Amino acid sequence: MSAEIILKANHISKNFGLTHALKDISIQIERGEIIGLIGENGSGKSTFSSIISGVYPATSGTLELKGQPYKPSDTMDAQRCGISMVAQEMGTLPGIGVADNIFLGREEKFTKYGIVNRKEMYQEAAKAMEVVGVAGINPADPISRYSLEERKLIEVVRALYSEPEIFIVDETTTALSQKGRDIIYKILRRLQEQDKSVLFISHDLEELMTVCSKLIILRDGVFIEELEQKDFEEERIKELMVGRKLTGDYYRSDYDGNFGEEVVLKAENVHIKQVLEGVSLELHKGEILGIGGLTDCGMHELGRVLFGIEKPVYGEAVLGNGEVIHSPKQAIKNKIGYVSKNRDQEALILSASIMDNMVLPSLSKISSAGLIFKGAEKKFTARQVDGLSIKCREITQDVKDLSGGNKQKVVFGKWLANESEIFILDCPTRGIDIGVKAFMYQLMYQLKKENKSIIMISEELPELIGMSDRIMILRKGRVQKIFERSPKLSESVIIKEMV
Ligand SMILES: Nc1ncnc2c1ncn2[C@@H]1O[C@H](COP(=O)(O)OP(=O)(O)OP(=O)(O)O)[C@@H](O)[C@H]1O
Repeated sequence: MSAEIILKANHISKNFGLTHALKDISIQIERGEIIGLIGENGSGKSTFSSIISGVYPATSGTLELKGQPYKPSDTMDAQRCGISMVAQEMGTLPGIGVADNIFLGREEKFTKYGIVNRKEMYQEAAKAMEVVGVAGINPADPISRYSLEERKLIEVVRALYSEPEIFIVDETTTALSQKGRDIIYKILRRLQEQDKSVLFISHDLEELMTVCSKLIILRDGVFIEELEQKDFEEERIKELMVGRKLTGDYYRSDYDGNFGEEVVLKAENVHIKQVLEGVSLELHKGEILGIGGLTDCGMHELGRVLFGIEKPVYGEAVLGNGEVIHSPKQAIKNKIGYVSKNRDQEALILSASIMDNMVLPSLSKISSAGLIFKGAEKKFTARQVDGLSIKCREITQDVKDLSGGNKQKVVFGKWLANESEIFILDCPTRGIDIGVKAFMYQLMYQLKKENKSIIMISEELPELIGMSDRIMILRKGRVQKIFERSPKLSESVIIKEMV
């Protein structure tokens, strides 16, 4: 006997103006299932999960929850009905505390005569975090005190607080370290044991194949296939996703690890309180230098120091010409591009268009005597949009309306367009589908061959091994080891140095 169908989506379509994000999607979710939703960037995964979690309604089609018509008016309504989501984009509110974020919209629970009982709220928040397995966060702290990863976990706590019957995790694990991912996997297993259901969105095929009991593949807003666990097969899934056989190497195939002698960027004895303790590095012309470690090893902060966003208490980042980097403006002037892990807050102006975002670092190139020519701007942007296959309606469209992976391409595009010589890439393939990932790797290799230099900070060991000339492993804020490129380099050898 098959399990009870908890949610049924019937012929769901969604249009955003002229964009047909979903076309006639019919899907059902049974109790106790962990369904992986997979598809290329812009295939409609977030749109579908947003509709069932009450972010916006479908243009047409109907939903049924436990056999009853279901039409959530907003996310709170969906939560009351038993569906909650951890969205792909950053969902905590800055400027308020951890507990306030967890109980956003539910403050009345702690309010009597108009006064919020904060003590009770903090106690309840601590309990909620403990249940989920999140440690080391003080509910009374401002949310800004915590890292992207910790804020993501706070979102997870918030979503689980309503004890949902369907829990949706949209592209969350890529923002997390292995420790954070393990927390999520544990939660998913527990929900399944409790006969709850999960809709899990990720671009990590290995992760999906391990975690999910079923996979649903979308392409260009259309339902393509539903696969049971016994039919999971990597090549077939990839083919279904992109609609063609993927050929060619994923990573670069050379192992000579060649790069120039000239040092283009240095970190000298960089200290950041409680984060980095005297880190030095040298990046050479034509080198891809991978930096890895556990998420709190200091690698993300090191990237920020090298781009001039964060000032070390001691030590400095220095260009090949001896100039000390003290601001992003100066870094950009010296042809450094930076892809932040925290895409939506640090790398993009969400309420501006693709074109405005793209031309920002390159304004001097497309202006003359202080005048910016619209035609030049358009041509300039169109070239990048085309080259990177950015899925958009028009280049004047706001960046906030793009799918996650396409936003990432805009970030990449703006630094390519600026003809950067040095790229500091912090988790550059976060949220990017396999087709685009392969393209990004090719692009990085091409940049290397053009004698550009790249620092790739990553939590994904396969991409560090696959792409780097050297890999620097940080541990507890110090350089633990530097590995040379080699076909013999294995993940297990590197992990030993990380922990
Ligand atoms: N608010 C919006 N306004 C206009 N277009 C939108 C909006 N939200 C999504 N879209 C468009 O709908 C399509 C589907 O986007 P969606 O975010 O659902 O894709 P996705 O499969 O989740 O992609 P990714 O893997 O990159 O996150 C894209 O073309 C996107 O640009």
